[in-house]
Amino acid sequence: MSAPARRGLAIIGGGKIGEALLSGLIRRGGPDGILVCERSAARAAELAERYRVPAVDLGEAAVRARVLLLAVKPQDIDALLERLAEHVDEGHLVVSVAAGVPTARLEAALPAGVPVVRVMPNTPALVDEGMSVLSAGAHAGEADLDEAEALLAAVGKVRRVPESQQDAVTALSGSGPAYFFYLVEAMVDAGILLGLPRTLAFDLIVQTALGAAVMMRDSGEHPVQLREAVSSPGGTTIAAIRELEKHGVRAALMAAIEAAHARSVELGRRSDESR
Ligand SMILES: NC(=O)C1=CN([C@@H]2O[C@H](COP(=O)(O)OP(=O)(O)OC[C@H]3O[C@@H](n4cnc5c(N)ncnc54)[C@H](OP(=O)(O)O)[C@@H]3O)[C@@H](O)[C@H]2O)C=CC1
Ligand SMILES: O=C(O)[C@@H]1CCC=N1
Repeated sequence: MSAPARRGLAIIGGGKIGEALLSGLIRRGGPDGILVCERSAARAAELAERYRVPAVDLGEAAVRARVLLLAVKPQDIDALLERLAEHVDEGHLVVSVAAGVPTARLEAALPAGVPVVRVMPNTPALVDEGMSVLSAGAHAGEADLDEAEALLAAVGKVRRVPESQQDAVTALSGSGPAYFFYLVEAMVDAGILLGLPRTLAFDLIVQTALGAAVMMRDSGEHPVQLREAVSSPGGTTIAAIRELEKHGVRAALMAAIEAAHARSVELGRRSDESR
């Protein structure tokens, strides 16, 4: 009996981002043609049950799927590539979301000529508001990029950048949702400090964040103009902004994002290099 033709996608690594992408893709197109490969048997069973997709091992994933989406931690990527290499050929498209890991490092561990695309997605893919940023490796052509882009476009916006920008992208949009969640936590705490019930404070801040995000996306105005429009002369907003400036919040954000960038670069080095 001849082997079945390869089609669809295997998500290898069903953790936080693997599941976010899996759920979004299934919401868009249904489970047909999607496989999941997860090293923990319990987690594999959980995902198979929740999303009605087959949980398979690495060998079967490579036999059945054309696109292999690697969603394991950067620290686990070398071990995965070592096992994957014997199953992969030029007919596959390997898409990696591992922070920091350059396409050259992936290509070096795989048979010659295998097309590789590096992607930095983010967790709002869970609600179809993801931001995914793609870069082609040495053997990935326009058609491969188009295929990866079509996949990620199902769960949000997609941009393409030169790979040299991917560590900065990782620090901005890859990690970015966490910064906004952190900011919201702090603002809700401020509401508690002022005596508001937690649920009320949470509702006020989440709707305010959503409204501000839609304005930044749709108004065509710069955030500075939007902020000025909120800041009445002699009013409450400017009193708050002065405190933010006094406490160095802008510099703190820049330093935080610089640290995320540095960590991405560090994660991109092979485990046998200095870390
Ligand atoms: N979380 C995020 O918001 C984002 C993450 N990323 C990137 O995605 C990758 C995964 O991150 P995240 O989802 O947070 O991490 P998780 O630890 O939640 O998920 C990784 C999963 O992969 C499994 N795994 C490890 N090795 C293998 C293997 N050989 N075969 C199958 N499964 C395996 C892990 O199992 P076990 O639990 O046993 O380790 C775990 O379930 C990272 O490289 C990260 O840089 C990119 C963008 C955003
Ligand atoms: O924290 C991390 O390393 C991953 C990469 C981007 C978001 N989460």
